[in-house]
Amino acid sequence: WPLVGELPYLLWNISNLHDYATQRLKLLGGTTVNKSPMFLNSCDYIVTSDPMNARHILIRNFANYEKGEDLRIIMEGTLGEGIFNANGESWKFQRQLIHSLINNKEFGDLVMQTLRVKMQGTLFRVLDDYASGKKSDEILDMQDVAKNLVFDNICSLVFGFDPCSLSHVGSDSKLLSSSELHALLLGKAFDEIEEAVIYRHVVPMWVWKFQKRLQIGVEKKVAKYCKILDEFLYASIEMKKQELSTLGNNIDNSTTERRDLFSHLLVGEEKFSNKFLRDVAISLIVAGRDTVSSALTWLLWLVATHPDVEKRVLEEIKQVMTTTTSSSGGLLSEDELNKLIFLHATICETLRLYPPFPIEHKCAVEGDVLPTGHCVRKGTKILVSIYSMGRMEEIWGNNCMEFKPERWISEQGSIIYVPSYKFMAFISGPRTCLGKTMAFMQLKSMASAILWNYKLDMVEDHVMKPTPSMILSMKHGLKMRVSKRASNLVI
Ligand code: HEM
Repeated sequence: WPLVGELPYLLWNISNLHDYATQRLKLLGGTTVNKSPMFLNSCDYIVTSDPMNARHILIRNFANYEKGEDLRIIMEGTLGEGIFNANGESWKFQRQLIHSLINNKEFGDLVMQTLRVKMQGTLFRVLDDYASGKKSDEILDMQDVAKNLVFDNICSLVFGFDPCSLSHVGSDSKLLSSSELHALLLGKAFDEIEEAVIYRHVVPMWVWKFQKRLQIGVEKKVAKYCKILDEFLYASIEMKKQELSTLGNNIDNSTTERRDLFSHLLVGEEKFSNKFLRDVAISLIVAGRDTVSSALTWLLWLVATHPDVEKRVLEEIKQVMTTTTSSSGGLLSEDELNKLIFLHATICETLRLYPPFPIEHKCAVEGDVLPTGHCVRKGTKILVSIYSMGRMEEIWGNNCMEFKPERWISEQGSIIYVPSYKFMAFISGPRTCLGKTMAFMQLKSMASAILWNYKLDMVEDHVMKPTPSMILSMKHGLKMRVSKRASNLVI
């Protein structure tokens, strides 16, 4: 299409964007050069799922591929100037800061302790209500459960308070107070904004900017939900500041009050602007909420639809479980979680087929030639399709479309190492995910607790479809029936 480039195809396939890209990449050898509409005066863009190109862009010639000005504009007013779209010195500073905050034993312990309390206190109660028939509706959306569980958890870690959104999942909205409704609305605000980010990637910039100016279509929703999020974020920052100023000189390093991330940030030497703190907070919440809940949702679906995998996961949990653990509702200790090799493989296999971040957006600083021979001009946008990379026969073999956790386990029974430029769920190179270890521990803990205590069955005829969003979630949720497993589980 000489005038409008690929736009009609993209819009036509927007609800199925990642599968559409995968089919094209398979057909065209793993890399496509796409023409931008002529009247937009914008550069061509390249989409690739070739691991050699991925290695070149993300590791070998890292300095030449930035997030780019376009992404900064796309994120304006949404994710702001947080780490996900920062470049140069700003990115280095934020990476160092977040690394120092989250990659230490004290924070790791807090993550696991907060999660255990939340699962015991709220998650089990919500699931029990459905399993026992206490709720009038017997079908539960497990995607909602995962999102709200992880959202409450990440807010506790970032700000030190729990918005309690999980408690209201599945409740009749007419019976909720305004603050309870607000807690649920926050999650919706994140979802809507993440969908809008993909929309802004697909339609020409002038289109969404025009909609934004007139406050129509998707952009009207963006403005509404950004306002909700901003009010929440700025209020949480203010509350934290007041709490710390009340504590004044009595802040003791060993008290729990100081252990959430913002307490560390705000009592440090450096003074940050509220806008900077807002951008750090939203990045941490997106990084921590959406990725982990997306992975957990896809995992629960895949396990429920593969009874052989479910059986092996349960057998493994039973093997590592001690008497103390079984009496504490099946919540495994860190040592026990580390022994769950098959569950680890199941998580890797889920992330291969359904990576929470399905695409990585880059922009060339200078002209270059990719290992596949494709010429890159200065300013060319490059989309590395992580989703498609997980479905390439050249990387994963003929059975690449099948869910087979055992492909990750060696004959010796350990996890097979796959280089990060082939298994890209956590990205590769200097911008590798900072929360990978934390994510695996959280996922193992939540998945083992849920699967051990409850049997989840898919609702018949439920349509499974990804949402076109920067995070891979399920368009129609994950509707399941919940029943309780016998405590002395016999597999
Ligand atoms: C299954 C869970 C997770 C997956 C699949 C995942 C994946 C990723 C990916 C693909 C990126 C690169 C994004 C980009 O450049 O646009 C990333 C970056 C990042 N992740 Fe994760 N992530 C997960 C969990 C977490 C958690 C729990 C945290 C901690 C709060 C976290 C913190 C970060 C940070 C701070 C970055 C930015 C790194 C940088 O740009 O230098 N992630 N993650």
